[in-house]
Amino acid sequence: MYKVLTFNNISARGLDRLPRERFEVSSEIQQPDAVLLRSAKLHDWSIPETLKAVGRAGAGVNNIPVDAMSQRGIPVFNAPGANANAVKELVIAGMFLAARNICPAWAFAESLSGSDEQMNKTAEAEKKRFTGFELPGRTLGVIGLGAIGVNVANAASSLGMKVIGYDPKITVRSAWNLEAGVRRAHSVDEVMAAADIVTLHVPETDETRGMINGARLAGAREGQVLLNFARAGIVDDEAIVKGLQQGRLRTYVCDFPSATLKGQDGVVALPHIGASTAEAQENCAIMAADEVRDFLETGNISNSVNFPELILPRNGSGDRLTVVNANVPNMLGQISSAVADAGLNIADMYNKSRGELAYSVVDIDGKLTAEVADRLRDTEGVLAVRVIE
Ligand SMILES: NC(=O)c1ccc[n+]([C@@H]2O[C@H](COP(=O)([O-])OP(=O)(O)OC[C@H]3O[C@@H](n4cnc5c(N)ncnc54)[C@H](O)[C@@H]3O)[C@@H](O)[C@H]2O)c1
Ligand SMILES: O=C(O)CC[C@@H](O)C(=O)O
Repeated sequence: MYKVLTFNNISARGLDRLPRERFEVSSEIQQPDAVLLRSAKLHDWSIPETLKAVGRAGAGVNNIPVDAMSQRGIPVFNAPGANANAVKELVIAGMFLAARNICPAWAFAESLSGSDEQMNKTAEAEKKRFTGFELPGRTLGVIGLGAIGVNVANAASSLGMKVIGYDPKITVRSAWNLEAGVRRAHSVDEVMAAADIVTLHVPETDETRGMINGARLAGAREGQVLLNFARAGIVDDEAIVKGLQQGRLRTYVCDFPSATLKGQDGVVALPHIGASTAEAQENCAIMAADEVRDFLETGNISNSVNFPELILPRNGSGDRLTVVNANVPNMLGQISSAVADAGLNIADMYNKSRGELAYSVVDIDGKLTAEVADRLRDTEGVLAVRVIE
């Protein structure tokens, strides 16, 4: 029986992918084999000895200590693209909110009082304060052209916008999915200078933290709209407030409320609802649950952020051995020697590396003894060993 600890509200459709005769699933489990979570912060969590896998039902993994997991040989899975449409729709809504001044206009309408005739008269007299602009012909700058950025870029193109995108690590898949008319920028500054509206779709990393700061805003096109549905840490809120006060920014629409932003004119802050649709929550939970289940039951890896993609159909007549180790010479030799010295035959084997980690899946003809697994666990450089019957 595998034990899966849940943090946050994980869609039942996802949890249903873990058959209860083989998986105990609860938010109360003490010695979990795996964790499924959304935005819960695991940085201060004491990683249990029993933990074998982490499944993030979402895209961003900045809430997970990925390096610490790697050091213990624990793969972290996520759900790439599973909530991209939900975020795209809210970003497009955010562009309309900003372009048509919908939030202040709505607040003004709510503040009206008196008879219908008086309210109507005041509304007609004051509505010029909320005159907006239309999107066709305007330039949208997209920073980060992954699952969400590409969707947003393509949707904006179909609304008649010019689109400029920046992503120095764009994947071949994203490049293929991008509308032909999207122009390539060579820096964040180029996007800031060229775009009427800029939208951020990068992960929060050491490289992207504070990406939008005072200096960047100083080079922004006058009266720009900035959208941040990526992460709070990518933007310096103090600089945003200054940028709004100086007129450099027209509107800041984000998914991350803060004390600094609260009550500031020109700020629309939503409560991190980019992925909050039933569809996205289901897609993410199903994807993460499937990945974790597959790893626990077969050792196969798909959509991990720290392990190589590795799928080996089951071969041989016996157990499957999986070994995570430092990516250094002679580890494969030591794995095969440990198996051979126990008089066992390797039926099939697959080894891949990613950065400082290497992962091997070894199918054996016969039953692995505890001695083989223990010998490997004691081998220098080995981080995790599992025997799957
Ligand atoms: N508001 C929400 O609820 C919500 C929902 C989903 C995702 N997100 C956030 O959005 C981020 C992006 O999601 P995604 O699904 O598109 O991820 P993704 O991994 O598909 O795309 C991220 C892209 O950013 C690019 N990138 C990385 N560093 C960059 C840099 N310095 N400059 C330019 N581009 C850079 C990558 O090459 C990649 O193409 C997530 O990491 C997450 O933090 C927020
Ligand atoms: O689970 C959520 O609601 C947010 C998920 C989002 O931040 C992500 O990175 O995918």
